[in-house]
Amino acid sequence: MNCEVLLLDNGLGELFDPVDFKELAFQSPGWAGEPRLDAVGEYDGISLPPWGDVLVRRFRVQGVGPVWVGGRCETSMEVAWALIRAGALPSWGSVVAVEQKGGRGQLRRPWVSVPGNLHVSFALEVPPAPWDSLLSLVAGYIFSQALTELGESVRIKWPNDLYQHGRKVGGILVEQRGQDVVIGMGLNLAQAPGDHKMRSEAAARADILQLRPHGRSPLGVWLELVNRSKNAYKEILKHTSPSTFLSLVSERLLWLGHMIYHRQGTHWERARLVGLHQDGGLILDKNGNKSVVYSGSILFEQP
Ligand SMILES: O=C(O)CCCC[C@@H]1SC[C@@H]2NC(=O)N[C@@H]21
Repeated sequence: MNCEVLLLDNGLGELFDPVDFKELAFQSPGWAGEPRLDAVGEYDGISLPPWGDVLVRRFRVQGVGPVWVGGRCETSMEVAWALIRAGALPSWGSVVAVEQKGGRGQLRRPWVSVPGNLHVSFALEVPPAPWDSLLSLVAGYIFSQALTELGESVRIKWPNDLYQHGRKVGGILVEQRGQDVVIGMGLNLAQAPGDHKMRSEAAARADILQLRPHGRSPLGVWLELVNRSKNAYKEILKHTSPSTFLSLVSERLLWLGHMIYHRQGTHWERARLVGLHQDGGLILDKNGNKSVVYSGSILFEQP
């Protein structure tokens, strides 16, 4: 499938800085491996209220688009929402930011966002019931599957953290406004926060994702993922029953059958992770009493 990559040459006002790819290749080893940066591309001006004439370099590549690529922003989530309002981000259209000053994670945590890691947000429409309430799980599943195809097995920590070899290598954030959804994903391709930082926030240990082959740029990785993930998404919604889908997720679910800690605010309790409820909640067993939780985080080590 052919798609358009739009490299921002003069930015989107205060929202999204332009990007000088030649300079970036020097600063960030991850971006230096991006072959598309050497191509001249086609210069074009797009009239996009409220930003006026937006100057871009266009490339046609294999993938799903359009993919807007810019330098620094507060968060790619807000860039995606603004492009949706401007009518410039259809379903599966995406925003790749080199760097985020205010990257946001789940539970209002910050998301450390440095050049070389992937920071992407893409648009979707709210899927029909019952998939609407399973969307967080669907997002985690399609990307864990696509990433596994590109490297070693990537598993899911409920609801959609991405883990490789027992460490967090990526996170997903789902935001909904009316009938529109923006899904953000961060992948540690070049750097991961150190243990001391992660332990104080979430007791999760982070690491850099291992991919085959190494050395692809964040944009290159996204173009590999978006095609696979869109196909998997369509397949699940059209041809898979919710119960089959939940069994597929369970096969990739971290710590299934193990004793874990469930933390809700400052309160935490120890329970066995038994499985997934039909509405996407997590079934926990505490001394023979089963309950379903829908929020909070789960930890393997004592908080
Ligand atoms: O806490 C988590 O695990 C979710 C992290 C989601 C981070 C991504 S990076 C791209 C997008 N922009 C953001 O500000 N957040 C998401």
